[in-house]
Amino acid sequence: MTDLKIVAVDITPVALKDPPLLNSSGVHEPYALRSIIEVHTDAGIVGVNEAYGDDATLALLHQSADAVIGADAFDLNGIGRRVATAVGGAEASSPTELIGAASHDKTVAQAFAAFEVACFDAQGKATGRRVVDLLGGAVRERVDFSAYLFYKWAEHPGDFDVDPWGEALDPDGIVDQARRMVDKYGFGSLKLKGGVFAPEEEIEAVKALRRAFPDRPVRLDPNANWTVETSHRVAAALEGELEYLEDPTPGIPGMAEVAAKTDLPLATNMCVTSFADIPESIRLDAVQVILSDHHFWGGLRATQNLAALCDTFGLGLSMHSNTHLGVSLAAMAHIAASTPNLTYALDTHTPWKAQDEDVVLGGGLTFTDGALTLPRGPGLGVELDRDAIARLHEQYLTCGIRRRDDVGWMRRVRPEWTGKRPRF
Ligand SMILES: O=C([O-])[C@@H](O)[C@@H](O)[C@H](O)[C@@H](O)C(=O)[O-]
Ligand SMILES: [Mg+2]
Repeated sequence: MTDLKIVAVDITPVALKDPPLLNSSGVHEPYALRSIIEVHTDAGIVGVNEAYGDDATLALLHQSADAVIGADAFDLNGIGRRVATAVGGAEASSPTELIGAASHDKTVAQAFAAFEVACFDAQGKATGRRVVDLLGGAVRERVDFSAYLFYKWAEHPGDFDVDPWGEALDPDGIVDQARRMVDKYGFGSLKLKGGVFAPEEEIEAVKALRRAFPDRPVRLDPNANWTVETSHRVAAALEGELEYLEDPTPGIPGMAEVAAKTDLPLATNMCVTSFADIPESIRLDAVQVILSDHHFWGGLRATQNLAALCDTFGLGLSMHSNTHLGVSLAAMAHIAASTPNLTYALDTHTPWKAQDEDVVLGGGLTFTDGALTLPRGPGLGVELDRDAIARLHEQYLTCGIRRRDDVGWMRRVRPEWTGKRPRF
């Protein structure tokens, strides 16, 4: 038996153009930051992965990279110990407040995940097997994703490119956006990012979506921008209309108060974002669906552990997404394809990415009938496009953005903006 010894690690930050998507914090900046991780082995095999690309994440990844050199890419437990030691007592700031507060556990989980997925890719390339096979085998070959709808401006203030999606600031705009996304990708379910306008307007948008797409389940996610009282009111108005209501209000106790008075399942990627959050959430029956995310839950095996807990406690499992490239999309597809109870369509920001901006050869993976067919090749099944990485890295060097700051960008337009939640 031969080792697959890690001999070097490359971490390349990249910036991709991002449209002016609105959320409860503010507005997306004109560029979103990601990083590409390449784990080189003594066999000449290179495992790849994608992570957040803000300064805090990059520092964390560099700190951990030195520690994984010399490890066997098959020894994920050993790599986990090395990363935990390298991270020490550090607590990196969260790449965005929209995925909950930072914690030491999440910091270690985020650092480990970046290398774990790259090692799975290397293992797959070494054995000629797909990551899904290494995770226990595919329970599905096609993974459903949902249309991720955003209120948005037509363009970023200033001299930035106009994106092809145009403005969406009312129910008609949201329905038009949904129609274009469904026509183009065939998505079978719809998620509206709310918490932007008064709840009554967002209720109208959901109802308009339900009228326009009666067969498609709809989710609403105001990112904890409502008080408990407002959440009760909106939940009552949308009872029976939503597949789930995501993070109406901040915190596990608040979510529990909302859950106590509605039959709508409550989902979260804000208040239950690590294993440490699960006991209280179960005790208070605060959420009924957890949105997993391998980037901060600790990788692919940790996501399977989360899936087992959800199964045990009768919770649903879905999957969260921030702005990302094709490597993350492939990793999401592999974990979802290997997880029997990951049955909700996954979130993805893929449609918001400029068409020519991906680091995966061929411009990235895409959807047919709302689903992604698992790539066939070994590992994650994606090949990096060197020219694209160089271009997006150059964009990173010149864009001037080093951390995500939706609040700050909104302030350029509305100087009084604080992004403080809950606002309604
Ligand atoms: O991209 C956004 O604006 C989303 O709000 C994202 O940052 C959230 O983390 C996420 O998609 C969510 O479901 O809360
Ligand atoms: Mg959410």
